[in-house]
Amino acid sequence: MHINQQKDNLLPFDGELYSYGRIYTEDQANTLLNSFIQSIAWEHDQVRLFGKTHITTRKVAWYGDLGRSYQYSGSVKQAHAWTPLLSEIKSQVEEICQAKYNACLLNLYHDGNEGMGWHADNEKSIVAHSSIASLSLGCQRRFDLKHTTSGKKISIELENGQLINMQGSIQEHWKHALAKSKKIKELRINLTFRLMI
Ligand SMILES: O=C(O)CCC(=O)C(=O)O
Ligand SMILES: [Fe+2]
Repeated sequence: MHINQQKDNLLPFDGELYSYGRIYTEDQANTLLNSFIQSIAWEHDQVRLFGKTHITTRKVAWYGDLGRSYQYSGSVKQAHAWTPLLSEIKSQVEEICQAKYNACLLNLYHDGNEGMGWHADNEKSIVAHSSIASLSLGCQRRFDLKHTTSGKKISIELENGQLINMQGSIQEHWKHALAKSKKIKELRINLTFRLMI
């Protein structure tokens, strides 16, 4: 594991966003990607928008401490127990971000036709201002942030093996999205480690 100790806040105001760069080599990241593709209990997500339930083409899975369920996007999700591999990655991410997590949401984007719309991870079930660590595996994708009142925008490219950390008041003042792109034909997996109430 390689850790870039760069700890500059990438946000100009109203919250914190850190990038630790690529914490795994290309080979390590590809190995992780392949084992997660095969071993995670992927399912299509259900998202409630304006009172209607939509089934996403993007796939998701929740893992966490046993016996937990989470309110997310208008429905209740039951967490699977940590796998040994996920548990190991969680410990490494905790060490790097100097934070504790009890849940992980995994997202699988088959290609650039799948993304995630503007949102903030500000649900009541998430401990306010806690760290949300996001690990990217696979194809590089653009991550956008938009300040809710000023409209200021920031974009960062998330590379294979890259770790970022959102914390502090970011979720109150900024929304984020994973941009779609017709040009992208490859798969990406994202893991967000969270601290739930
Ligand atoms: O895939 C990503 O990088 C973003 C995921 C995300 O924002 C989320 O799971 O809440
Ligand atoms: Fe998010």
